[in-house]
Amino acid sequence: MSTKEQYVPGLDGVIASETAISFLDTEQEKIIIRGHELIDLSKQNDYIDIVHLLLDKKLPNQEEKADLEKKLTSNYHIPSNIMDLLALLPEHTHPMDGLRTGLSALSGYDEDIDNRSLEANKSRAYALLGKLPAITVNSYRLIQGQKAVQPNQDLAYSANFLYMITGKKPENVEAEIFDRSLLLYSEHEMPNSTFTARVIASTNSDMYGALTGGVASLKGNLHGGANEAVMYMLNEAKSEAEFEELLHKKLVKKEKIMGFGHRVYMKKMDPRALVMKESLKQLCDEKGDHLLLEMCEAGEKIMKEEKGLYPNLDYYAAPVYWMLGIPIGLYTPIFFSARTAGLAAHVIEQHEHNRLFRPRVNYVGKSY
Ligand SMILES: CC(=O)SCCNC(=O)CCNC(=O)[C@H](O)C(C)(C)COP(=O)(O)OP(=O)(O)OC[C@H]1O[C@@H](n2cnc3c(N)ncnc32)[C@H](O)[C@@H]1OP(=O)(O)O
Ligand SMILES: O=C([O-])CC(=O)C(=O)O
Repeated sequence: MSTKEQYVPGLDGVIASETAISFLDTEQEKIIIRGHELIDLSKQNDYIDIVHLLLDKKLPNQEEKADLEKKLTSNYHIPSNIMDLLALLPEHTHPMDGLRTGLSALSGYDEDIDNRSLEANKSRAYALLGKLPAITVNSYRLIQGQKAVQPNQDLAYSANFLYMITGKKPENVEAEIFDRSLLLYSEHEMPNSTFTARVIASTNSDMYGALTGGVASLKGNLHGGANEAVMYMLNEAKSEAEFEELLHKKLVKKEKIMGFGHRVYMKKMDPRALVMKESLKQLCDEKGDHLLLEMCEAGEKIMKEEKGLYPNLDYYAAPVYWMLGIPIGLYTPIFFSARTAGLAAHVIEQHEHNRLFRPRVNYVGKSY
């Protein structure tokens, strides 16, 4: 067979890896994480449970869960040099680039960096999960010339993350919904960022490098950057009618509508989007303001009718984050912080069953 026949643009549908971590079963419309269904997990479990499932391959009992949460919270400290570095970044730096810089700089503090053992990689993953919320929030704050915030050890992991973002202790419902968003973002089989991280890890490179590449991948608006783009688009309109008009104009100009479509689900709703839509409704009911939900539903209807396209998770995560009072620039860094659990699991799996990624090309250059 010639290489030309094998070429699939964008590697659409190509199997890139064997994995025991997760699988999008499109026939049964299920997102499987280590044998469990993600949507069921989102109703019964929290983010810490999923971190345990991803890194320790099973859901935790109470003691294991408390132990894991302690491992993360005991890693909250960020070296002062890294905070100084973040404060030096120019003010137009995107928080994803601040996060990428801070994450990359952490590698120098790992004295055991050449150790690729399971134990060393897992303790690295716990350290990253502990530190990334503070790096995320503080890169945003320091770049803007604001004071750094310190984690609150008395709060649970996700509640502390939200507390550092908004500066106030979240209500239970807010903490629950934010935690649910982290859970839904935690792992999703082989998106571009996971592929990037695995490709980097396959050279025997370390977890910091693999995840730093993952941040760069996730920043793009065809991937994680879409959640921010959705919110900027929603904010362009002040009413349902204005939003409908905006979408129609964009469609006439053949613009892509952020938050719609998906390489794997393209003609079906991302099951995670449905859960986030329910959370948006819950928040709208709580706050007695249904405008964003009504706008999003109107957009969903137009995209289904005009393009046969359905929302992905980013479409409903954006208005949820807005209603939680989160600055737009933090939406994609939050997605990455949550995805750190999944990415770390993939780097560990790649290191354990490694073969270097090195594909070939179809040469279409000058004849020779
Ligand atoms: C959590 C996540 O990361 S989910 C993804 C978040 N990204 C987005 O929401 C960005 C908007 N969506 C998209 O750009 C795409 O749907 C992607 C990148 C997610 C998937 O893309 P691909 O599988 O490569 O499909 P591709 O971009 O080739 O689209 C196929 C067709 O559907 C159209 N299409 C796909 N998504 C959209 C969209 N959001 N708005 C309008 N048209 C779209 C394309 O224009 C194309 O039409 P054509 O065949 O007439 O040219
Ligand atoms: O699976 C993908 O390609 C993108 C996505 O939804 C995710 O990373 O959560």
